[in-house]
Amino acid sequence: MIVKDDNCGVSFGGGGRGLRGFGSLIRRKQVDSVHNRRHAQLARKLSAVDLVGIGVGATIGAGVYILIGTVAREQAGPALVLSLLFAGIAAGLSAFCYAELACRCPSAGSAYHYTYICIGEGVAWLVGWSLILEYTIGASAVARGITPNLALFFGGENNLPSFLARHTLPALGIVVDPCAAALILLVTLLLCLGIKESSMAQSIVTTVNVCVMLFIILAGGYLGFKSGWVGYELSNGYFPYGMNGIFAGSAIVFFSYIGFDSVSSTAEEVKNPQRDLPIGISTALTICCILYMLVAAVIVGLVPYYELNPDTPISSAFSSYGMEWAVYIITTGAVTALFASLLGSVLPQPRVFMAMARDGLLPPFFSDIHKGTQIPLKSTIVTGVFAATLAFFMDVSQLAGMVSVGTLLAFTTVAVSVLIIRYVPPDEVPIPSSLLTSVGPLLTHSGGDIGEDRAISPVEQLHDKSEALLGHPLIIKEQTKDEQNEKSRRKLAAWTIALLCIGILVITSAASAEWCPRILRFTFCGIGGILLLCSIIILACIKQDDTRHSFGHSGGFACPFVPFLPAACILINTYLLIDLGVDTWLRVSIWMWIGVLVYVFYGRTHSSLLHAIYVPSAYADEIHRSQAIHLA
Ligand SMILES: NC(=[NH2+])NCCC[C@H](N)C(=O)O
Repeated sequence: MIVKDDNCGVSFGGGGRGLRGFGSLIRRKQVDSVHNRRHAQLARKLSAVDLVGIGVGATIGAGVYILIGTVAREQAGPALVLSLLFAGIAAGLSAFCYAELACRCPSAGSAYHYTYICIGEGVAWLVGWSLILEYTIGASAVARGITPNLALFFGGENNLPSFLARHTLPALGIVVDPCAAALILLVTLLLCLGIKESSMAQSIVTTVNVCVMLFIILAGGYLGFKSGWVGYELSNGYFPYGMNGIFAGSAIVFFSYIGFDSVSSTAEEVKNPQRDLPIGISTALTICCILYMLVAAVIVGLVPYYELNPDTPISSAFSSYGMEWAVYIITTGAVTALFASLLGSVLPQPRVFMAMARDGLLPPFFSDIHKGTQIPLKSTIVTGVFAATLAFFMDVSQLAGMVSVGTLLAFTTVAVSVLIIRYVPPDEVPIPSSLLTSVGPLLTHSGGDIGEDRAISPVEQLHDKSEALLGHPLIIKEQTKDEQNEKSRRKLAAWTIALLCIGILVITSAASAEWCPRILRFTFCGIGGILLLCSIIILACIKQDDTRHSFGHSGGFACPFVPFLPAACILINTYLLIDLGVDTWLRVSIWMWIGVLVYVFYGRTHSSLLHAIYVPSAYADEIHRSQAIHLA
């Protein structure tokens, strides 16, 4: 049988008989996998403007309406604006990585899909599994946050109609929230109508929200110029907590930039993904960053940072100027922002489920596409019902850290994936056994000396055909010196990327291990720093894979400053991940262990790549051609 295992360190091909046990964890799928194309595709209806609407809507939320008050008071002071700028730059690094992968691998599944192509099935499964934390648990948390804001329009939570008000169930000791559940079901209903309809609803809600933010900036600016801005002392009045405070603030407000990644999960529904995905992601992030900084500048200019209300910083600032009516406008902004953020959380989840089901890691039920609406209807309904049930019964706010783990893990693996796809892109073409029946008849047996009467199965035909090709003396001769050099380059690059990740893990762990003796922390930071520096230098000197997978020429977006930019991105996201604290990590590890069990008992044995035969890329064309003819 043929399993070409000259994978140079990372590109370990081989599913099927070649890789058993742990091998399944490192099998990678092809960018444009044959089995992906076999599935029904989603409707391509989104334009760049729709993507900007989805991105801005999913990103603006509680972060800017609530979080900035506490960060200004306790971490950054008036330099909150700088915290927001630094967090925006950090998020921008991830956005660059997403933009490149979104147009190189434009299929639903976002970070899960990229990781499967670049790193392997095991990590991809964990990323997909942790995205459930980000999207489904995130949606429940956002929905619970809407109720108190909505209640303000009714004059307080006590005046909410009883079918919407929160009730305590004394027998179970829990507070149920029908309003949160109803909102999630409403969003699910919208999403079931179709992607164009959902994106239109998202754009309308987001426009209202952006108008409210412009109102805050303009009306606040007017108030400031009319009655005078708060005077801070020039020396340390603007930086009361120094640079440390600014960075600590950045780590917290980074949350307010989460959400732009939702755009990449719609890749399969975009009319011109290569052009529109990078535009959508970068424009959405830029708009959010500018709006956030202006809102922050106005708020700390209107009210001294130490007097800001930690729960309602913006509306309280306007109330303090006697503009009570503005509270309603700002609350409308908060409600629409949270609603859009909810939609942005529920939208990607079914698409990630669909991508996982297409790869066989989840039951095929999740990859069903509804003929009329051309959306993954069943998984949308499952996601909505599950998130609504969670929001109804549980106050998931304690799980907020878990939501960030999902996001940051995805951001980190996407940056690692950019390095891998640039230096060691997958070079095997996996053909799932399920497709071999269709390929089989097209392949003729090349041996000729096998007993005439023996029936040869399609799998055997492909094995034999490829074996014959691989073993052919001409092909062996073709292994030129260049190919050997290419192999060494790939091997060196693969090991260097691994060392870079280890270096970053050592630095970030040592930096946040406050319980550790200082000297030990310094030593480990030093070791990690040397590893990081050496690997960056080596990567900067190694040639990137610019032949088969050259990208710039094809008009797509290429992440600039590789390897520096993805390395910085991995460093920042790993630091934020480790900084989430032990409690969060304990909860996450329980979730991950459940994921491992699901993978071991279902995904591993149902993966589409399980019986895939890995054929070197040299034969890819022949197989793709026969595929195309046969499927046509
Ligand atoms: N997909 C998500 N993780 N959504 C949550 C987005 C949170 C949003 N950035 C906020 O400030 O509230």
